[in-house]
Amino acid sequence: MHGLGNDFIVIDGRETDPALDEATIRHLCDRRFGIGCDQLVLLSAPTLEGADVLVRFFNADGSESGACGNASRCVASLVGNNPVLQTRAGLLLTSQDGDRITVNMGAPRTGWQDVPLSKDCDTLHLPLHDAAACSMGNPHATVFGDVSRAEDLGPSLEKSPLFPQRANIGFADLITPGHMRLRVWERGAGLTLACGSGACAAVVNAVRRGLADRTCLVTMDGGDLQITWQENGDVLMTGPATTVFHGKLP
Ligand SMILES: N[C@H](CCC[C@H](N)C(=O)O)C(=O)O
Repeated sequence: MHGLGNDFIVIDGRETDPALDEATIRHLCDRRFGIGCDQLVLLSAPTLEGADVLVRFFNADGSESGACGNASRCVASLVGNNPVLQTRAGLLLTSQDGDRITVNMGAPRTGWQDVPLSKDCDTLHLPLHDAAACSMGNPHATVFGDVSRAEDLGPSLEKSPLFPQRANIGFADLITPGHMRLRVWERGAGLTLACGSGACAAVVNAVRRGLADRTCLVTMDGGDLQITWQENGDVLMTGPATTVFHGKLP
């Protein structure tokens, strides 16, 4: 499946509960020796009251993430009936209107220990390209200005010592307060065509900086997401989800 070209292997393990070690995940995600994807998504039976499915997200390098916005829309579409997703970031409510899926990604966390950072910093102005940082259940930093810098700055910033768990690095340019251009160098996956949690984090950081409206269209290389940071604190993300093919692992 994919969300605006951010692509996934989604394994429905609700009946079989396959044991996938890091090496297997890396192999499956490999675009030459495996199937190929940005992230692998594993579905299991839920363990929390009110949840319909437990969802875990793994980057192509095998690292696990607490959130993945584009994959969350894909899982909602695959499972159907507006499922509640149990993730490491919490219970995510979903809804579908035709081919548009909305995921409530929950509230951002903006404290330096929440991102997390390795030292006490103003998360609105990091001592690193003046980036702003927050967590959407996974760490994000947003650098405002030239989006073409993603390829050359992304790799070093992802692994900066300021981010003890590494970070996803968004490069954002506000076309208008209601329309953002964004490119994301993702932790554990590199430059992707779209990043859902990254779009949420970039809008939150831009609103905090007084640069964006609370409802903002985010245009990424793979397409557009509609993001709303609600007054109640939750961030809603709306966009498409596409199934490419169904397969069976040997
Ligand atoms: N690379 C991210 C996980 C995938 C996020 C992205 N694909 C999305 O749609 O949110 C991380 O390690 O936190």
